[in-house]
Order: sequence, then structure tokens, then C-alpha cells
Amino acid sequence: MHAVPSSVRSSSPLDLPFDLHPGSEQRAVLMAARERARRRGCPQVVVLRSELPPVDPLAVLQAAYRSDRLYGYWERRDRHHAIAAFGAAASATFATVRRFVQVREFVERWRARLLASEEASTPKFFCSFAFAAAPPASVPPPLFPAATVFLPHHQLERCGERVELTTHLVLSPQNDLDALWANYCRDLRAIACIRSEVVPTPILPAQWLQHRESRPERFTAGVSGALEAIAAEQLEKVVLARSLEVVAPLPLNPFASLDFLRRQHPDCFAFAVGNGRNAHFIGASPERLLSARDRHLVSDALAGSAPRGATPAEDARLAAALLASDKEQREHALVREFICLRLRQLGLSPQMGPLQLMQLANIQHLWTPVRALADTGHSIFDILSHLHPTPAVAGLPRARACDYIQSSEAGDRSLYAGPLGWADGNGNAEFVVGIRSAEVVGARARLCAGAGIVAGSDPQAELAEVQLKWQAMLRALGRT
Ligand SMILES: C=C(O[C@@H]1C=C(C(=O)O)C=C[C@H]1O)C(=O)O
Repeated sequence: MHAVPSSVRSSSPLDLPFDLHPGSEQRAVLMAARERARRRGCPQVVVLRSELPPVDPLAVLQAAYRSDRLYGYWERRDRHHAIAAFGAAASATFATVRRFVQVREFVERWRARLLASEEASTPKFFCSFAFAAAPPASVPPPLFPAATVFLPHHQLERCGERVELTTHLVLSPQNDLDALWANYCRDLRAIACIRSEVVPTPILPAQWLQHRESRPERFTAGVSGALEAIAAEQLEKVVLARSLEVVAPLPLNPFASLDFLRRQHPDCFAFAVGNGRNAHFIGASPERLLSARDRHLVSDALAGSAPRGATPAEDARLAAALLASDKEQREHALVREFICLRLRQLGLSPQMGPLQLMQLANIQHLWTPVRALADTGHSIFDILSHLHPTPAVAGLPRARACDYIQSSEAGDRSLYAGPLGWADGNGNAEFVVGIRSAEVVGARARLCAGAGIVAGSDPQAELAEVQLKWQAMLRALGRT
């Protein structure tokens, strides 16, 4: 391991980190990386870190956005934590059933090529997985591959007032070190100068947004068919989703929508992913598929839903009815038990937390956090592949539920309900389930939302639940 060049770290958050001319120390690290690249016959990565003034990572992402570059964004507003990752030092996409293994291998391969100091926390790899490993053959090629992973060129992480920029420079034997360094300095200066808020654009009146819903009868027929399959004991639960297309009179602004989402839903994970071809997937998800901190794992069992009430009394009545409902409890228990079972199959000892209510802005859910302690033999990606898709977004038995989803839903789910997040290859990770979300391309957005069907479900009530789940995103898209 080599030391991070000390002169690229600022002494005070208000200073620019600078001496921006590579001193002999930086030159030595860059040259060592280039030499190692020559010896090993593959590129090597130098990690540069720098503390910056307290900029807003979302404003920086918006300013730095280029339609031909991958990006990822994660924020938990109530935890004062945000990460913007943009540009790729290295990236790959996969479209096979081995996609989680392939992503793990990619992360291992690139981690072995990093030259970083001991003190440096390990770099984060950003990943997005579509709901299905292979979309149905009949649909047009997906905007987002079944799996995408990238080591960002720049990663800007804000924890409270502390902002750190991590840059990954890829070195090959033929690299011109002066040119590489000059580009790095140019980017660093530009990023440090962005002080603005996310640029807001006009709020579109609701009537300017055209809505094209997939036919409600298709959804209710799907629910009725699912209820028959449940009665015939072919299925226990299936989660059926509907899509809604929104067409605006001018290009939508996903960053302004995300800014609105993070402010309205500070208790959710606001996320955005760009595919490098001008398509965005944005949302505010309440559901962690997997969070790992120093091997302490948490997965949210989240299923069973009711609206929030307009008054405190109505809200309390709806919450009490949700907790007392046999149907909602069964729907929830299947998810909780599935997560525990899958973790046990990996040799872990999951502990269920108490059943709680998760009360969000316009909807409330039954929620059980499941915790476990992983040992070093467990890869985050193996755990993810065991958990995804849970019966909160697919059903049981899982394979049959997925077949039913594919035959009954109108289009491909793409990233909707897929795992999105980052892993550092060192046992730390944060992956959410990509729900309460929309795919945004130009002036169009496609929203998806689903509801869990079990014995006792009512097609009209499930239709209303899906419509309720669209609301947060619909409001955000108007902020464009
Ligand atoms: C499938 C969605 O949400 C999931 C389904 C829920 C339910 O059926 O009660 C609740 C929370 C989520 O796990 C969605 O928002 O699209």
C-alpha cells in the first residue's frame, strides 16, 4: 500500500486542498501505479482524497452531470448523510443469472488494483440491479441492464458538515502523468467552487402533466387471477405492480425532483441512478434490502400498508386497523419469515426486532427490522442474491410468483423493486429496494408501484393502494 499524497488533503475544511502541483510524493505514487500497471499488465488505481467546504452533493451532481456518464446518488436527510458518485473509473454491466457473482468478482478484481493509504476508508462501488435477471424477450431492450457496477471517478460524501471528495485515477503504462494530474486539479477546483443549491426550474401545474395509466382492469384481473391461484394453493402471495406514464410539456428535471423528494421524505433513502445514456431512475424508498456496518447486517421486512389519516384521530384509527388486520399481518409475516430463513440458510443467526409501524408522509407500513452478524466469509453480494427478491416485492413460492408477475404485468419492471446501493468490498454496504420510484427520460417518466396479494385481498383496495404509492413521486415530478 502507498500513502495518499498528503498535499491533496486540506488542513481546514475552508481551505482549498492545495498545493495543486504534484510534489515529489504525488509523482512517486502516480509513477509507482504506472509501473505496477506495466508489471501486472492491467490498469492500477490511485485513490486521492480531499476535504472540501460544505457543498451540497446533489447540487454538485447536477452541475457536473453529463448525459454520457454513469452516476449514483444516495441520501438519508434525517441522518445528514449524502453521497454523489459520478463518472466511472471502471464499470461493467451484466445480464445473466450470475449477475451478483459477476459484480462480486468485478469488485474483487478492482479492489486488488487500488493503491491507497492505510488510513483511507475503502472505496465504494456503486451498483444497480434490475428486478429480473433477464427481462422477457418480447419487451424492447431495457434502459438499465440487469446489473451495473462502477467504481466512481469522483465520489463526494457529506456527513453532517464534513465533505470529502474521493477521486479514483486509473493508470495504464502509457499514461501521461502531467495530463492526468492537470485534469484532476481542474475537476477539484470546479467541484470546490460549486456553492449553489440545486437549480430549481418552474413548478409545472398538475394539469400540464399528462398521465397514461396501464388499464386498471388489467391489474384487477391480475389480482383476481392471483386470488384463484392462492385458493388453488399454487401461490401463497404475489406482489403485482402497475405502471403510470407521465408526459410533460418540457424535459423533466430529475435533480429538482430528487431535491423535492429528499426534503419531503427525510426518513426515506432518496436515490438516483443514471445509465450514461440520459436515462435516470429516481425515488425515495423506505425499504432497506441490506445495510451492513462492520458486519452488522439489517434487512427491513416491510409489508402491509394503510393510508395516513387526515386528522390525528383518523390516523390513529387507520394505524390501529392496520396492526389488527389478520390479512396485513399474514402478508407481513411471510416477508419477515422469508428474510430470516434466507439468512439462516447462509449460516447466519437472524434476530427479529419488534413489529413496528413505519409512518411515512402519506402511507404507513408494518415493519420488522431483521438483524444478523455476518462473519468475514460472507460476501455482501451473496447475501443480496439470497434475499432478492423478497416477498415484499415478488411473492411465494418465489419462482412461481415471478412467473405470474411476468405473465400478468404489462411491461418489464426494469430497476423498479431491484436492489440499488453501494458496497465497499470490506463488509460495509447499503442497498435499498427501488420502490416509490420512476424512470425518467427527457419529458417522460414511468412510475411503477405494487401491492401484495394474499388470501383475503380485495382487487379494488389493492388498486387504491397502488395509486396511493404513486403520489409522492407524482408530486416530485411536477417540481421540474
Ligand atoms: C411493492 C411496493 O411496496 C411494497 C409492498 C407493500 C405492501 O404490499 O403492503 C409495502 C411495502 C413495500 O414492501 C411498492 O411500493 O411498489
